Amino acid sequence: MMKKFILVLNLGSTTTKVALFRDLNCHIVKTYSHDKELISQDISAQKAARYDTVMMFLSEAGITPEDISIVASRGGLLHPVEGGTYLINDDMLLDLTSGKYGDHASNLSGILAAEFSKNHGIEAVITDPVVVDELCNEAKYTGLKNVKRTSIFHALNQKAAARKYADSVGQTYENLNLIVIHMGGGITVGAHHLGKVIDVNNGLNGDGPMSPTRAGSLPADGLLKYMAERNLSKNEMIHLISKAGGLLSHLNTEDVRDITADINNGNRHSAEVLEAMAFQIGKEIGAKAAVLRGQVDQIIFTGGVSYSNYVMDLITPYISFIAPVTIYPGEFEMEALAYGAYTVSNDRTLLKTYKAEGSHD
Ligand SMILES: Nc1ncnc2c1ncn2[C@@H]1O[C@H](COP(=O)(O)OP(=O)(O)OP(=O)(O)O)[C@@H](O)[C@H]1O
Ligand SMILES: CCCC(=O)O
Repeated sequence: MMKKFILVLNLGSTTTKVALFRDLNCHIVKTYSHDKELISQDISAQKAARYDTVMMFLSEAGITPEDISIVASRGGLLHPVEGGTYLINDDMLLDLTSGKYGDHASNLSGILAAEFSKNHGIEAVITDPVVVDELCNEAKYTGLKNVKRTSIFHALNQKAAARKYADSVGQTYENLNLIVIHMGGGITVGAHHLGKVIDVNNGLNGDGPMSPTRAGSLPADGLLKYMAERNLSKNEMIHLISKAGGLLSHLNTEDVRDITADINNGNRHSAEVLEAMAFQIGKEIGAKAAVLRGQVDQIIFTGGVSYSNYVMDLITPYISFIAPVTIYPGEFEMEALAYGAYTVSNDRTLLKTYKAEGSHD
């Protein structure tokens, strides 16, 4: 048993989740919700307050940095990498802080972990960042020569849910064909073929079903017309597509609980929008079943929206003919991050090294 704790950091757009694990056992976990004033600021402007939150958590838990052996953090937008656990090194920190590959709340996880690592001389790692890319070659193509599809998805939670299912049936993840759907603020639908996600929608950048906050796939002509008519900049369009789309755009709220309450009060428009989202999710699952050539062992739902029986009842009729369904509501990210750090602490050969694009050995 490890004498010290694994400190787990998982920063979302509105929350900071912090936990202490001893080996694979969670000792304490807390979620801090931040006020609108803080979360509306740039990532760099949020750093100090979020760091203070982590230090406050440790102090309240009666833990000093000397009690920590490794920091396990959620990874952010980097260049595409294979799944696994990576040391947070200078190349990674530079890519996270510069926002070279985009802004995502998970960037801040790695930035804070690096800060803690520097201040206290403790190693920091990330596991299965959102840019895990295991796409098959065909999945990378679009119909325009110089436009490629990229893999940005809930890799950490999708793989954790897939492994949890595999364990529950006495199988290994690498022996199964699964469709995993993470339904959170963003929605991603992955085709997991024998342990590799060979196709998945880019949940952040206008691909796949609409979600509580993301627009999902849009017709190119409609998008160009919308942008031209309103004279919108590229950054304004990115904001609309990745932060202010989906349920938020249609219904002015991203909260599925509020929306189902409205529906129960007779709001037909809200019902129609949720029905459309379920239709799009069902269609995406059908597409992934085709990618897996119909050989699907299980369909697994996870993420906050899968708590909603209302939404699940809308989706199920579209997909029940494909394979049996398992629902793991919520997320397993803290456990998965601790697992990654624990694994590389026990076997250093599994620790991967991130290199900036264009750099050589
Ligand atoms: N008990 C519940 N019933 C219905 N919907 C819920 C429930 N709990 C959360 N949700 C919905 O789940 C969504 C948020 O999911 P989740 O917390 O997984 O997202 P996130 O962590 O903010 O973003 P992401 O998972 O994309 O990183 C919201 O639309 C919220 O209303
Ligand atoms: C995790 C990447 C996709 C998203 O944030 O919606």
